[in-house]
Amino acid sequence: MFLRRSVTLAMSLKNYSSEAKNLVAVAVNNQTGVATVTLQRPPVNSLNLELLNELSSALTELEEKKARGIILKSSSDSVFSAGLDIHEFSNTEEGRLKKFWTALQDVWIKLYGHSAPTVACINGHAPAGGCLLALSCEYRVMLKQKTIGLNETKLGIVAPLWFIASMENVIGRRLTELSLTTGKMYTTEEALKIGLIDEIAEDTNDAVSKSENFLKLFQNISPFARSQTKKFIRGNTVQSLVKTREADLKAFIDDITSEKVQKGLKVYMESLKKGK
Ligand SMILES: CCCCCCCCCCCC/C=C/CC(=O)SCCNC(=O)CCNC(=O)[C@H](O)C(C)(C)COP(=O)(O)OP(=O)(O)OC[C@H]1O[C@@H](n2cnc3c(N)ncnc32)[C@H](O)[C@@H]1OP(=O)(O)O
Repeated sequence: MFLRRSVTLAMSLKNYSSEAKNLVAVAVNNQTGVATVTLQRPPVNSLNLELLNELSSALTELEEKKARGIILKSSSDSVFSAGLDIHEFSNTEEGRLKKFWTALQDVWIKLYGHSAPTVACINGHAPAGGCLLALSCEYRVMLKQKTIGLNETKLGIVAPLWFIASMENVIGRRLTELSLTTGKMYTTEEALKIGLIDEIAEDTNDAVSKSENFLKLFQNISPFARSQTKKFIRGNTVQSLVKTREADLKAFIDDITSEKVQKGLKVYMESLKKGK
């Protein structure tokens, strides 16, 4: 039974990092077993290798400790995550590029297939990799007046098959094709209309509260029955990457290091700065 006695709500807080700076914070509610995982890499929570490694470790620990739910949110009320850190793409050191993409694969495999019920509390913009994180969760609550989408084509890059599958499993093939080929970013209201998100929230507190309400749906459901059912539904999608990880890594390295893509990314980064 879910208890809501705020006085006795003992929160244990743990930060995961191999560095002095913590990029992901995990707070577990000891009464409910629900973990809030907060991305905290200002200004825009772009996903670099270190953040991805911390998120990956946090997800493993929450799997081992049998968390009863996970709420993924941002420490900022403006941006949930700006997606992959574009600076990682211009890193010419192939060892780091490999580690970076492998870490992203790890995070997606762990989050998409997590035994715990997962909610994306999208308290800010969520382009590209930010949208991928949200799509990997089972439920999405988003603040009004934000944007979300897989806009990779706008950067001159191709979203891998597992990005596409994550979107297709939520909004269907036709809309996924239209969204990805045009690089469409949806407003919160548009996203609700097409089922890309499930609820709209006024502010972060409201979004967290709506996320908690979703997780309450499972308080009287056997965790075993729930997670096995999720595994049956999501297993094939996860396995399709697990079986092709090496080829996916090679495709990423070949694509991202090509002269044409590097030129396009440079122009895109400059346009981001000019947009100020
Ligand atoms: C045969 C083919 C097979 C193909 C196989 C596959 C091949 C693989 C191909 C590779 C696929 C790779 C997939 C990538 C997915 C991604 O996630 S790419 C990242 C895309 N992200 C974006 O486009 C977001 C861009 N950012 C924004 O739109 C805005 O910043 C924002 C709406 C998120 C926030 O706006 P605002 O609050 O106004 O902040 P800004 O002033 O814009 O930004 C502040 C600061 O942050 C920098 N920044 C923003 N986004 C990123 C980022 N993603 N990475 C790094 N840095 C970023 C921005 O430049 C500002 O920096 P300065 O203050 O100017 O220094």
